Amino acid sequence: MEGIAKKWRDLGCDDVKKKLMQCHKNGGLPFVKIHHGAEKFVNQPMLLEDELDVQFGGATARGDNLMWLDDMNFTVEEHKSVTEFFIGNGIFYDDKSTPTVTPSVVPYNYDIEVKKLKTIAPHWNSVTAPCIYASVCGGCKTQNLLYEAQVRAKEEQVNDLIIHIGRFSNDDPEFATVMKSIVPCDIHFHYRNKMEFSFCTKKWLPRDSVVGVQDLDETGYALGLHAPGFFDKVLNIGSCLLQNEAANRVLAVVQDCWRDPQLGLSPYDVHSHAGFLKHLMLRTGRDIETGLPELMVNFVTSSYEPKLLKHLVEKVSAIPEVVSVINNVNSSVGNTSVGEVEYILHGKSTITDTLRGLKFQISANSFFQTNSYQAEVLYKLIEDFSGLKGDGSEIILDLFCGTGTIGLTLARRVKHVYGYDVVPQAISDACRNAELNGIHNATFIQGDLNKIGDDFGNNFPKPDIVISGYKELQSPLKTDPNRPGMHTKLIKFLLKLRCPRIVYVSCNPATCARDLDYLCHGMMTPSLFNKRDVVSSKSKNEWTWQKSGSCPQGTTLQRRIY
Ligand SMILES: C[S@@+](CC[C@H](N)C(=O)[O-])C[C@H]1O[C@@H](n2cnc3c(N)ncnc32)[C@H](O)[C@@H]1O
Repeated sequence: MEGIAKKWRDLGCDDVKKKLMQCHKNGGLPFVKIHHGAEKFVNQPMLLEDELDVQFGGATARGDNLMWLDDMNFTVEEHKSVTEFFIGNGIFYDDKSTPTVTPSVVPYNYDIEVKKLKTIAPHWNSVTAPCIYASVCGGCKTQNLLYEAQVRAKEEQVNDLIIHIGRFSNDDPEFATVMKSIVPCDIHFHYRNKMEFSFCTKKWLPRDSVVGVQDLDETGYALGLHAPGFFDKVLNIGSCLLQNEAANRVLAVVQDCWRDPQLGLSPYDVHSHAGFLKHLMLRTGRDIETGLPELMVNFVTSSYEPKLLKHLVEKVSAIPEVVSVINNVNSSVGNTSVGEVEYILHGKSTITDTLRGLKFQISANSFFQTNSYQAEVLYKLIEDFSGLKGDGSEIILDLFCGTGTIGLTLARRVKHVYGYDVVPQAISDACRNAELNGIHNATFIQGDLNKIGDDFGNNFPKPDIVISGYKELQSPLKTDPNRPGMHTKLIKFLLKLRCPRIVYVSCNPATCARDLDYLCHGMMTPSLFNKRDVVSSKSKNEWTWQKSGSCPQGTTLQRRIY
């Protein structure tokens, strides 16, 4: 990787242009237009209008595409959907000829963003996307890629990040033995138990109209998912293949009436900050007794106006599966779905679900794995990786515990679980969930793990196993926006702790790889990697990592540089 960066840095502007034109002349691949980013390494945006041929080189963890400039062994990143970049010639995902993939995040900054002009030939792994919105919706990026190819791409991403950001060596014979294969998900659609749709004043009108969808509405308003790359444009959608049938019925009912002028409802405008309706969040759980789906409908609004919502509430609560209608009021200019105040407009304040034999109550804003089916698989892996003795002697520290699911599913086999999370609602859910399941050896504490002091660790005995399920917060509570991943204070705490086993569960392999670099090098060697496909079609990996072995006393952190 160093070589590639150097190659570009050493080239003058003219050389770069000459090289790119050379690529263009070679022909046979799709045209792309470089629109920005090139200046990062040539110091001036001299490539803005150039057209050149590229080969598709892979996908990043975010689902962005990596393009390969023919003959140059150089990858560029594209923030558009994979579906638009399938090309022929056997380069993409081909084991032998896949070029080096550039990580999309620090520390390498030699990506170019490109815009596709046309596709010459579809990739052999392309399939017809089952969802009619797939090619224009920002929700799913890889639906028209064969599932097995999606899985392979995710595996490549993780391996690549572990090597380049985590600074692990694939020359190390141990590396191949510790990297485990991805565990695919058997269910590819209707699996998502939480969807957040946005109301918007600016409907996204894709260049190509969506086949089979007739849009008769003239208000220009939309309720749906954001267009790829736009925070202020929303694709109006009638149903979503990721959520279940009952949730789609709720969406249809809301779509049917929210624009009615007689209701006086207006979508929130992210520019002028005027308007009322911000988001429609749908969460699905299961009735503990019957196992049937139960739904929470959460209207996120800019102010508290229950009269304005009355008609919508009546309509959605008539759907038998809807057991809870909530109103989160978020009066800030930020467009997140977490409100400062929450009101119950119908039914209960929580929904329930089951996981590894335990019952969980979930409130509107607390975290619960979005794929309940695959969460069972993940939690089984976490238990296996924890390597519990099972004699009830061990202490577990469950960092970023959310509603307490991981710690509680392990609690019966250990002495005590201590869980930390910053969201007060998550902590109260966790305490309630412990009670609901008759678990008395779990303590949940609210606190910001980005702001721990030197005394962190004084409140609990030295843990035998640390579970870390980190995800940066997308809410006003987000505390360290410039540094996603674990805070260095926490990493330092973990290094000092010298806990024999850490299970790091992450949905961001890039930040996880970086944290593993900090946590591992100079201390212990990783003993097992496992990647688990948790959200198929949404280009995300959830993967767990375990390290074991004892830490040599007095060892300080050293980073291996390759
Ligand atoms: C991906 S969720 C994982 C929850 C849980 N481990 C699970 O698997 O269900 C990440 C959690 O990290 C919490 N979180 C994010 N930033 C935090 C911080 N700075 N301090 C403490 N908790 C934080 C969020 O509230 C959220 O519950």
